[in-house]
Formats: sequence, structure tokens, C-alpha cells
Amino acid sequence: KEVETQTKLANVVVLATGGTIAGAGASAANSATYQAAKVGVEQLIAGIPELSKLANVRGEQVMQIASESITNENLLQLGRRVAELADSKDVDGIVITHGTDTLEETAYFLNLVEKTDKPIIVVGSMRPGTAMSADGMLNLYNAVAVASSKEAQGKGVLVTMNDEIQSGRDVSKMINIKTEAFKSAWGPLGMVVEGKSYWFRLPAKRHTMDSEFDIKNIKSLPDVEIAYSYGNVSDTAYKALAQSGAKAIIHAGTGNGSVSSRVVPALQALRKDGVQIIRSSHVNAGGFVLRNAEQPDDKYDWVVAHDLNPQKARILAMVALTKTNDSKELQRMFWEY
Ligand SMILES: NC(=O)C[C@H](N)C(=O)O
Repeated sequence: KEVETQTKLANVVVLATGGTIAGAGASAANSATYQAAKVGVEQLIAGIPELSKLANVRGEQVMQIASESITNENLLQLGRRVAELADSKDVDGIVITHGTDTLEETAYFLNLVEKTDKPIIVVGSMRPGTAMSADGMLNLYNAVAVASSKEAQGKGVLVTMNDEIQSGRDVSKMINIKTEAFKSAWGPLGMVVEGKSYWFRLPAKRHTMDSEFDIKNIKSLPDVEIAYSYGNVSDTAYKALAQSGAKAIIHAGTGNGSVSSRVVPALQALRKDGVQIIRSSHVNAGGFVLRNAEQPDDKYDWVVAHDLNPQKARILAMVALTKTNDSKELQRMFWEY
């Protein structure tokens, strides 16, 4: 009987990349002062014996970094390893432990480029494992639970933080320090409680199997940069980014992705020089930028990021630019993904 149940367990691989979930502080009182990316994947898994009841879990250390330092090369390396594992008959689900600072970027990237129905869950923590009320253990337990469940198949890349199942496309780190840091403007997809998932909605945007992008065809990612807007902003950053070789600039705009009259002429000139201009918004709870509202995008040949925040817009722009440099095609992609 025992053996029979064992063989029915799903095979889940935990790919560890670092972050606070692998962090360690000097004392249990250090919930905010600690070093990220210290604990290895074997120790993370061994720290949660209950995982063995959910799945056959094995770990791989892909990198060991704080996620603010992740590079495009790191993204590609991780994406390729995920694709290899997803192609393997012996793997049913993949969990990626990750720092929370850029977790939303990695989750969205994988959501765009991984051609698989198998569950891919990205997870992190707000407190290191050495702190009182550390959240990593439960977040990881929940990630393995979702990764080993049939219901998670075909729902795109998911994020399990604070008992919630979020779409990797929509979710964003909205606050630091607090454990309820990850939110989506459109709400979570479900909840995980005691290792069981409860679903309430599905992602509406194209992802994974339904995506036109494939990590296997992406050799490198083009340089896409973000410029932040505010009162009294100048065009210096925009020009400097273009000069350093940016193929597209994400305008992290105020409000509806509005552009200061001091910056508009520079952006018109950069577009004429071939740089793609993509208007996003840095409002905290989720922007909503529409074409030709605030600025005549049709006339200037600019693109709008719609509800994607600047850092997610950068991810889609990089992936999209591997296929096309046509602004109309880029805009289509920004509506569909
Ligand atoms: N909570 C965290 O994981 C923050 C950390 N700086 C990281 O992203 O790696």
C-alpha cells in the first residue's frame, strides 16, 4: 500500500536561484537585516520534511543571488533549464525559489517563453528562514503543493505567496517588509490551504502553450531600459539610455503614462532614430494606459504598455523585439500578453 502511494506522487524539481527565501540573519529578531542567497537548495528542502508527503522533490541550485542582481543572461539560463526539465518525462512540475525584488519579472518572462502545460511555480519569501515568523517555509510548501497538482496545469506560470495563488503575469511586489507583499490588480487566481489548492479564476492573456514566443528560439535579449517620470523631469535619462544602445525605452510615466512637455520632443526624436517608445505608468496599485489618451500615440508611432507596470513592460518588450521591430506588431503583443 505504502509503495503504491509513493509511486503516485508527482515528481517536482525545485530550481533554486537565491533571494531572501535562502537568506540568513544574525538573530531571530532580524526580519529585515540579513543576507540574501546564503542557504543551499538541499537545506531548504530538508527543512520541510512534510514536502515528501506532497511529491517526490529534488533540488537543483541554478544560481545563488539576490534577485535585484539578476541579469538577462541569468533569465535565459533559468528559462532554458526550465524548458529542459519541462520536456522530461520524469518531471511533473517545477518550482523556482527566487528573491522577491524581481520575482514578478522572472515569473512573467517564463510565462511568455515556456512551451509547456506543466505547472511552473515561482516562490520567494519576505523574511529569511532564520527570522521569527519566517514565511519561506510555508510559501515553498504551497509552491510544491500547487506544482504537484493536476489543476495547476495549463494555467501559466504561477506565484504562491501569503497563501494565495497568483498569475505570474499579473502579480507584483506592492510593498516591502510585510509578508502580504504580492498583489495583482485583477485579484489572485486561488488559495492554497494545508497543501490543497482552491481555484476561483483563470488568466485571460496568452501564455506558455498559447504563446508565440519560445525560449528555445531566443539566443539573447535586446537592451530595453526604463526611465522614471516625475515633476520637473528632464530628458537627460531618456537620451542617455538611447545613446548607450537601448532598442526600446519604457517610459515609467506619471498617471495614465503621461509625458512631460519637457520630454516629448526628445521621445519624438528618439522614435525617428528607431528607438521604440513604450508608455507605461508607475502608479502604485496598477496602471492602465490607453492608446492616444494623454499623448497622440498614432501620430508619434509610440506603443502603450496597457496594464503592464514598467518592469513587466521591459520583459515583454525584450521578448517581443526578438521577433519584430514593427511598432504595430509590438502594440498587438502588448494587448495580447
Ligand atoms: N525578499 C527578498 O527576496 C528580497 C531580496 N532583496 C531579493 O530579491 O533577493
